[in-house]
Amino acid sequence: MVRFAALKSLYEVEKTIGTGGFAKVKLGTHILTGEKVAIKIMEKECLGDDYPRVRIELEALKSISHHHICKLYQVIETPTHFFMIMEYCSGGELFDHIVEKNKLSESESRMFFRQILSAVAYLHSKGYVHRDLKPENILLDKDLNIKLIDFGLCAKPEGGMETHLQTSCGSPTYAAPELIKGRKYIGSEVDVWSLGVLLFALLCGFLPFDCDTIDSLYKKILSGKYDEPSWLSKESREVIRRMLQVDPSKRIKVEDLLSHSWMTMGCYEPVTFSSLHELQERDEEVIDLMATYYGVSGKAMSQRLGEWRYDYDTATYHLMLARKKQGLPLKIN
Ligand SMILES: CN(C)C[C@H]1CC[C@H](N2C(=O)N(C)Cc3cnc4ccc(-c5cc(Cl)c(O)c(Cl)c5)nc4c32)CC1
Repeated sequence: MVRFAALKSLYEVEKTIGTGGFAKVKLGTHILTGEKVAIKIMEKECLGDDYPRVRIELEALKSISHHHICKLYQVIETPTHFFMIMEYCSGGELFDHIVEKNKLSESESRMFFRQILSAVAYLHSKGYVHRDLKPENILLDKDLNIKLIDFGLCAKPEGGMETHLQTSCGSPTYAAPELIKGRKYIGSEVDVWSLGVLLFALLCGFLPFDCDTIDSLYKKILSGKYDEPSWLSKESREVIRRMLQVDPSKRIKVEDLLSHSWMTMGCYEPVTFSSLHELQERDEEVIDLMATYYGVSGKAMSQRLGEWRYDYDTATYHLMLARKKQGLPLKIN
């Protein structure tokens, strides 16, 4: 049953897969390809002062495209609603994956953390900071690849990545000392702190700073003191310590994390962050199929897609590409 006229004949809307503050996320099916999508639905009148966050997230997701960041396919705006049609992550939240395994092995943590680091380094290379990095905002696809989500708090500092930000945001548990002090901070440095908290949670199965009152939590974070479990390897302790430095100027930089010995243990290469999507050539086979379906020339279809309007054609192209990558038959029905 389709309750939203704007989605009619484009998507089938199915069950709610989650709610987050001012948004509801529903499972959907892209009718032309039969592929599953996640549809983030926001009612404008309920947004209130969260309205700017929606614009920020939309603009960010439209200008980034990385294999470890949840892909935005289509944006539909009506007088009353925003609809964001995105890549469906059927593996659920990384958080649940850690909980059900109690904690991850060092090598599994390394596999996930390298992917998260790649997504964050890519984001920073595009001039964005996430500012709300936490396990709940890291989803898994069906192959257990990570997908970073929720860019409602991200920022694109005007004067570039070196300018200071001021807004205090994100969840305190993962927030850097300078951020909870309300001081001016460098976005990339607060993301590195959150990455340190994240890696600690992956390896230990619990949080470095976790108290029952906000005040004691703040004091603990500002002290930068946390208990290192005795079974944590020397290398793991060292790399976490480099990220959880209270003084941001002493904190390791993302570019140094990429080639840190903990990342490359097990003869891995340093983490790279170039996007497989951006390196990918336009897929002529998919374009030709779409051109035939719409009865236009391949050139005209390619022209149209090149404008990245985030309309139904953008969604159809990306979903057909996803099917092709899975070796599924390319069909448009
Ligand atoms: C706790 N948050 C504030 C909201 C929560 C809503 C459900 C969602 N989800 C889940 O929780 N599954 C367990 C299933 C699931 C599957 N695919 C998804 C694909 C995209 C998103 C998504 C959601 C939001 Cl609010 C975004 O801004 C973006 Cl960029 C992406 N959420 C998905 C999603 C995870 C987040």
